[in-house]
Amino acid sequence: MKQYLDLCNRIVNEGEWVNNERTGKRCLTVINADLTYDVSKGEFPLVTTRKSYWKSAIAEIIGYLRGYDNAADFRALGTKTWDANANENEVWLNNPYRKGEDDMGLCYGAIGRHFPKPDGGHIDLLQHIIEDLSRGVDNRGEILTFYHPGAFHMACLRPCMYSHHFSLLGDTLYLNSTQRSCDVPLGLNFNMVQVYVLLAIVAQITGKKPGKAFHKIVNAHIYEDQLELMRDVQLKREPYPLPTLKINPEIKSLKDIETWVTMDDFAVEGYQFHDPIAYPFSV
Ligand SMILES: Nc1nc(=O)c2c([nH]1)NC[C@@H]1CN(c3ccc(C(=O)N[C@@H](CCC(=O)O)C(=O)O)cc3)CN21
Ligand SMILES: O=c1ccn([C@H]2C[C@H](O)[C@@H](COP(=O)(O)O)O2)c(=O)[nH]1
Repeated sequence: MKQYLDLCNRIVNEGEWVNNERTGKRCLTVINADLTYDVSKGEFPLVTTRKSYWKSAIAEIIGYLRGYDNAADFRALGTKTWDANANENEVWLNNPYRKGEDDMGLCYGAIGRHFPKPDGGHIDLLQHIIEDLSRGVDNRGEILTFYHPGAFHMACLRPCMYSHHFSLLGDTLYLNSTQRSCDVPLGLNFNMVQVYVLLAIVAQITGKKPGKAFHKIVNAHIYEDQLELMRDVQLKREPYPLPTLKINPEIKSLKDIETWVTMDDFAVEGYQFHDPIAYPFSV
């Protein structure tokens, strides 16, 4: 929690204003932040200085692992977070590749589970990683990437947290996740939870011990219409101790994640939080 608040304070105190063409808004911005979550110690990084919707965050990452490319599938899993990008952005609505209501196009899991090969066909990056790690193999390139510049014109948004690199040291699994762009009041609440859950669940299904997850953020920003709420409300609050996350131990394979897992297979214990803050969202 301290890492999160330090980053928020750093943006408020040292950030520079940058005009963002895509949203038409200004963002108070800093470059580079490195957050670490010790999954072995159960340091679940859930924001406590406002109510944080952790089920929604976990639904997003499970949807990416399933290769979803449609906001309706995300809704069925438990999150509405892709509705606006799929259905309200003018540029995407006019994109000839958009396949209709709720389509998100070629982004996130639609790329990572189906990465196009220049010589034809596709690779399921996640399946390969799970197979390797389960056999105790780390080929120093166990990278789940969602980043395919050749597909950007066919997607509603470029992936923000775009790379997840897994590593083994003995029986301990590590994760380095990289994020190119971060909406700190809204997106980062979710992204911290997602990095933690990704390491915890991949360790669980590959039979490894979870170690640390390292979360690198490049462009970290607060939109102009979010600044007052962050500076004058959220940052005035005292954080509570971190809660813990429990994952159903019956989840044992990628197939389980793909077929029957729901948000009821996750529970957060001891979550104390301050009142919700409704931050404005930029489409
Ligand atoms: N501007 C922007 N910020 C983001 O964080 C973001 C995007 N766009 N587009 C793609 C995804 C969608 N994500 C989102 C979208 C909405 C919320 C949101 O509205 N959160 C509210 C309510 C969540 C709920 O009720 O489930 C929050 O208070 O956290 C969070 C993350 C993260 N991403
Ligand atoms: O997981 C996510 C997804 C998106 N965001 C934020 C970061 C930016 O504010 C927008 C994306 O805009 P770009 O113009 O494509 O950078 O969404 C996030 O924080 N976390």
